[in-house]
Order: sequence, then structure tokens, then C-alpha cells
Amino acid sequence: MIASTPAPVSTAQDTGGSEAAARKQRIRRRLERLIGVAATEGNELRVLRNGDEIFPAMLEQVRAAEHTVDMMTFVYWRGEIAREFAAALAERAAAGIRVRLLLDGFGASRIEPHLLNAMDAAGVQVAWFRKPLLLSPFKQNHRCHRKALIVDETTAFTGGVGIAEEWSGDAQDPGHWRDTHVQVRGPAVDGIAAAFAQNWAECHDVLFDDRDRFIEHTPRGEAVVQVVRGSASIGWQDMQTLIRVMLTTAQHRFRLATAYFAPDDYFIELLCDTARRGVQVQILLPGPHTDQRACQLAGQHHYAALLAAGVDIRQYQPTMMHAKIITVDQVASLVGSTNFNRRSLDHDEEIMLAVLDEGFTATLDDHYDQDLERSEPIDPARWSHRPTSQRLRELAVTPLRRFL
Ligand SMILES: O=P(O)(O)OC[C@H](O)CO
Repeated sequence: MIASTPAPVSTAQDTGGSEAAARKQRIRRRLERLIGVAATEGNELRVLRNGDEIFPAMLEQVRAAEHTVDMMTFVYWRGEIAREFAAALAERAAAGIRVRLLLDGFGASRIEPHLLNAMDAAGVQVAWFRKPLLLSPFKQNHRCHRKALIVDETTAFTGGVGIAEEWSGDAQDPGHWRDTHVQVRGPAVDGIAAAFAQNWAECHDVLFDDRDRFIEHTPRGEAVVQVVRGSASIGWQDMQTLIRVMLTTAQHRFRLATAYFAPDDYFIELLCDTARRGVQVQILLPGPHTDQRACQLAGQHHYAALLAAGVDIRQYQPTMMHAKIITVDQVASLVGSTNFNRRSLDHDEEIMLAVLDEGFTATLDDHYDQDLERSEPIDPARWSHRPTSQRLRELAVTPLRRFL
């Protein structure tokens, strides 16, 4: 079925306060009841766009830490920023602060050994999540894809960023990727800390010690935030529920930006259904610059069905689009580590903030608008005449789809 004309997205001015409040409450109650994790009030959020904003904010907090630093990352590759983080973590550990660093055994395997040695010598507790060669093939496929930094139990960060030179800069060219991270203050910090603790517990004997203060959080802002954890498992998991709720609850507009778009047929059909019932569905994906061409081809296999349903697909031109963002109806947003692919929805450990806040969502929507200006739409007529060679490449990755 071809989509009807999308319902117009109301502007901030004509979105009455009561209507926005009702939308937020509807999403909040669905998420709380279906995921079983309470949202918290009183959070202060700061959107950080690209390495130029993300890394100084994170490093500033690390360097000012007085009690504890907990950091987990999927990617820890190379470059000046990798050295800066190692030096900052080592300096705090040498000063007597408890510093814990959790690295994914696959994603962070390119870390420079001398950085590990320096951190170890300074007293940083480094743990590896499921080093591939030590595991069964089943466990190897389930990675810790979460990105989180928690400092002194009061400030936390999560989002899409990896620790590598690719994320430095301001998305100004293909060597500097586009990404979004969030700084959190308030009670939602606990949820991010719990995500760290969940994975740390698998890799280390000591879950907490007398340096953990378990503080009471005071309200810092107005944002309502639910911290949702995806966990590697067989069967339906919370990350799928989260995105399913956002898609089925959207009334006017559902926006997605993702680095890796290769969902299963269920989520393709759900995107199509959402567009067919009149919601404006926009998808922003990497274009000519992607570090995982097989994943891009797996997603492109579904473009024709999505376009036929009325989904608007754009490809980001200047560099790799690595942000993982969803906004719904100007009132709700998701931001965190979760891509729109089977790795994130079926296989890996993930963390996502579900934020119910118009101001925060407006900032993400504003950034999305700016990203759209640097993107090219996929034209349905031209896509239907794409070369046979492209179609064959899409088919060639079919056996890999469940792992992408
Ligand atoms: O898996 P992500 O989204 O953290 O991205 C990491 C790199 O792209 C791996 O190639």
C-alpha cells in the first residue's frame, strides 16, 4: 500500500503544552510498563555534537574526578585522542582515584599496547569483555557495544562515540566522523552506572568497593529520562521493545539517524507500517563514506519496500554518519549506542537514553535538519533503475545479514 500524505508536523509554537505533556506521558507509561524500568525526573542533559564538543567535555570531567571514574567503550583504536584518554585515566589513577576501564575484546583490539601498559602501571583497572579467542563461537558474536563514562557518580556520558582519531574534529571531511553524545547530570546517571556495572561484573570479581558512595541525586534539570539496556540474548529484548514503542506511538514524525541500517524483516515492515498510517518517517544513513559496506548493502536491499511505503531515505555526504538518534513528534528522543541493525537489536550489549523533553528533542531535531542539508535523498524512480551490479552486491551479502 502506498502511504497517504503524512500528517503535518506541528511547530513548537502550535504544539500546546498540554498536548506535548500528553504525548510524553503516553510514551513514558508505555516504556515503563513494557520495559519495567522507571523513568527518572530532574535530569540535566547536554547534547554534544562531534569530537570537538564531545571529547573536551569528557576529558574535563575525567581530569576533575575526585572519587571514581568508570568508562566502557566498544572502539578504542589509535590517534592523539586515544593517547589523551589513556593519559587522563592514568593520571587520575596515579592520584589515588579508582579508575576502571572496560574494553570490548573485539572492538578495542586495536588499542596500542603501550597505552595499556601505562594505564596498568598507573593503577587503572582494565578489564576485557569477551576476548574472542577465549570464547565459544556463540559468545564471540555477542559484543559489549555500550559507550559510557561515569565520573564521581554525578556525571555520565553516553552516545555513539568511539575513542579513535576518526571521531575527532567536527565532521569536516571523511577522516572525521559525524556523531552525537550526551552529558547527563541527575538521577539518570544511576542507570548508566548500572549498565557499566552489569558488564563489569562479568569481567571482574569486584563489583563495588568502599570508594562507591551511592549518593542521593538532587534534581539538576527538567528532563525525564529512562535508561534502557539491551543485552545479548536469544529472543526478544528490551532494545527491540524500546524502538517498537517509539515507532508504534509516533503520530506525526519518526526520525532515525544511524550508522548501520540492516534490521530484520520485522522492523522493516514496522517502518513501512508507520509510514503507511500517515507518520512522516525519515531515515538518515551514511552515503559514500561508510566503514562497513556489507552492512550498507544489506540495508539497501530494503530501500525499495521502504520507498514504496513512503519512507524518506537520505544519505549523508560529507563523512561517515555515526550518530544513533531517534526523535518522535518533537517530544521524545533516543540517543545512545544502538544502531538500527541486527547486531544492536539482537546480539550486543547496548545502552540507550529514552528522553522525554521538548528542548532536548528540539536540539536533536535542529542538528538533524542541518544534517539533512548535507544529505542526498534516495529517489524512488532512480533507485528502481539501479544497476544490476548493485542488485547483485545486495544479494551477495544475504548470508551475512543476521550478523550485521
Ligand atoms: O559499532 P559502532 O557503531 O560503535 O561503530 C564502530 C565502528 O564503526 C566499527 O567499524
